[in-house]
Amino acid sequence: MKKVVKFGGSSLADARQFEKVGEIIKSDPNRSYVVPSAPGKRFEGDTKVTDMLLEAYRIAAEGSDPHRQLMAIKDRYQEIIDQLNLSIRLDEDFDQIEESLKKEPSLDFAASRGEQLNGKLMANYLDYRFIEPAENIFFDQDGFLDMNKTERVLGKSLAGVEKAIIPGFYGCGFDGRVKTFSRGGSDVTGSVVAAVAGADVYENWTDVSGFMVADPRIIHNPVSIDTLTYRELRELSYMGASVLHEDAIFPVRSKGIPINIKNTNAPDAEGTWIVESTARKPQFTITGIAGKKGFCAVSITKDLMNSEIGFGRKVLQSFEDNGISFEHMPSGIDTMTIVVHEDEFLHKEQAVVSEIHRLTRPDQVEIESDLALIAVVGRGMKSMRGTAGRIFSALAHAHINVRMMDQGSSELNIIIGVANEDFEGAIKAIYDIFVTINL
Ligand SMILES: Nc1ncnc2c1ncn2[C@@H]1O[C@H](COP(=O)(O)OP(=O)(O)O)[C@@H](O)[C@H]1O
Ligand SMILES: N[C@@H](CC(=O)OP(=O)(O)O)C(=O)O
Repeated sequence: MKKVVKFGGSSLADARQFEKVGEIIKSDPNRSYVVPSAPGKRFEGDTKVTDMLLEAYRIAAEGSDPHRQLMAIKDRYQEIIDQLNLSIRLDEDFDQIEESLKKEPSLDFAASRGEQLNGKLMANYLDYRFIEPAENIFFDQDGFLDMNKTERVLGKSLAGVEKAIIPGFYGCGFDGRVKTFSRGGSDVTGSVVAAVAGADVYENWTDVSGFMVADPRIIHNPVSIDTLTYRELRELSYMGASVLHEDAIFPVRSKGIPINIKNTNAPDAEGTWIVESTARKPQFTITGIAGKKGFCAVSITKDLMNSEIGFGRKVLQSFEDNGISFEHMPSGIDTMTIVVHEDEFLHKEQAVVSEIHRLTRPDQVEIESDLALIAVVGRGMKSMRGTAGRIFSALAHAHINVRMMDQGSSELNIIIGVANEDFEGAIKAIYDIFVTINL
């Protein structure tokens, strides 16, 4: 039995958290490969080390001296070193980081140091082998994970090594320089290591007892989900359930390795199992709710558009030509709506609209901004009638106007668009109608 264990920043924020992590690792000899994040927030309002590093980069990039900022980061590590009586010294590391930031500031290099240094501390604390991600995890020409090369090189490095630390969040870009995943990407590293090592389970340790039906920052004390499928997880994490990075699923899924989300502060709780498929019935009609703010809906109206061959393609081409990906595309007989991310779209909106006019000669193009999308996800939904109706009635009761709705043909999810300001209220209303009243 081999386990790969990833600890998030909240699990490694200070010396006390390091001790908890050490106890968890030592309590199970199968926990062979450990993927740490950078130290996270120690208390409400604290700053993650990754954010401190990004600030140091910003200072250096504008030509100012990042020394003071870097020393504040060093102090955070030094406190852990002192309290745990570790033998490691980080003076040389910080001299090199400072030199590199002053000479040629690189955002990815700066951001990645949080994980690298934490990995060195952990290796020292646990007496594990340190494996450098920049020499073992690779990105391709398009900036995506190069799993073939990673499998070959990391596979060789792990062969015969029983206990190792592999820092999360970064690897080697196609140009040979340090490159990070997007924020929260240590979850992806953990998944990569689990896949390459052929682990039996990928344990992802965080600060909550599993994946919850809804974001605990919106719903007070939500119910935890005992079992989720990979597909449900993908829908929920893509739509903002930040407990796991949206791409973390892919490496383990290809090998059928289950993910177990666990709580460093309550290690005995079973947490959530994420599996390929399960005979376990979900506790409620829905498995989970997640969502994000900041979308725009572009609605194109034209009489008889349904009989105009190629109309949809031309509309989508207007977005593609401007480098904008779309999220959803609900349509009626004479209207079609394209939902896009506001931050991608806003600075190009007029170019897109004029191209739509040029290519399709519509009657009208309307843009609605400040939309939030909410995904209601569940493998149990397809066998239940009236799920969409219940959502509508719950939202109507809460006086929330539904701006858009899109039901995936897989019947695994229903996407609802509401005004940004109704986001939290809508999640509460949906949670109550499916979960609270059934407790
Ligand atoms: N559905 C959800 N279930 C559990 N946690 C969620 C959910 N949606 C959002 N979260 C948030 O995700 C956080 C854990 O993710 P993150 O902060 O990235 O942790 P870590 O530092 O361990 O990587 C939780 O503290 C919680 O606030
Ligand atoms: N430290 C990085 C990567 C990461 O995955 O962190 P965490 O495990 O704390 O979400 C970040 O803040 O984005």
